[in-house]
Amino acid sequence: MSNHIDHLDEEDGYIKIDRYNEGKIASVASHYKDILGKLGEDPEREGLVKTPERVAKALQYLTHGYNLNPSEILRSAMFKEDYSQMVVVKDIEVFSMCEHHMLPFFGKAHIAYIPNGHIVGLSKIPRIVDAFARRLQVQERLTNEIRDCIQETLMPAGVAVVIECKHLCMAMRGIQKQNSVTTTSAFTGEFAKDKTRAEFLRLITANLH
Ligand SMILES: Nc1nc2c(ncn2[C@@H]2O[C@H](COP(=O)(O)OP(=O)(O)OP(=O)(O)O)[C@@H](O)[C@H]2O)c(=O)[nH]1
Ligand SMILES: [Zn+2]
Repeated sequence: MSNHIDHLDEEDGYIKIDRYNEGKIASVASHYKDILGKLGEDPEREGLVKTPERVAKALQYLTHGYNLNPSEILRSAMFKEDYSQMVVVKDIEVFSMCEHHMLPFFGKAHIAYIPNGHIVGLSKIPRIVDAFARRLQVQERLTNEIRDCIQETLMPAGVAVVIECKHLCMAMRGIQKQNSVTTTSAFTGEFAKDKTRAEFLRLITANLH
């Protein structure tokens, strides 16, 4: 059994990367073996023998955000800069899991801030989206957590977050609406002003490239 979480940037020394906890993986896997039996499957058949362990590892990966410190991620790349226009990072892929059904919700986040003495390394914005999204979430809390983290750490003149997602719990089961998209938003500071907010919304809907 590999004891590393795949696809994580281990050279980022400032982020505490949790290794697969073999005890935890074994324990979660044993529950999944039981669940497979309860679903009417044969957990010993060839295709399923390793499934409980795969599921346990996948779940640990899908919730690895609990081990990340989003403020620390932002703080690690803050630079003094005399730039006070809106910075917009749009179309950031989001993959999360709803805390009600543990089914995926996924879509895009669009984030802006207006610097107030400091800018932040651009990649850190999608990194904090992931740090909060890779947990059990509701879309509203995810939206607010990203806003609050940027506001409290970078202290900009304002933050705007818009997230649009499809929820598989509404598509594959339950109400079974395959095309509905949920949009959430959160704003601080300058984005409370209609003009600034309208400019942000124009930029995220414009096709500039
Ligand atoms: N507000 C919010 N609700 C969510 C999110 N993800 C899932 N849900 C909803 O959580 C609710 C849980 O409602 P319950 O009535 O307890 O669960 P349920 O019986 O499985 O509900 P149905 O999905 O309507 O079948 C559902 O309405 C889901 O659509 C989210 O990110 N935000
Ligand atoms: Zn759900």
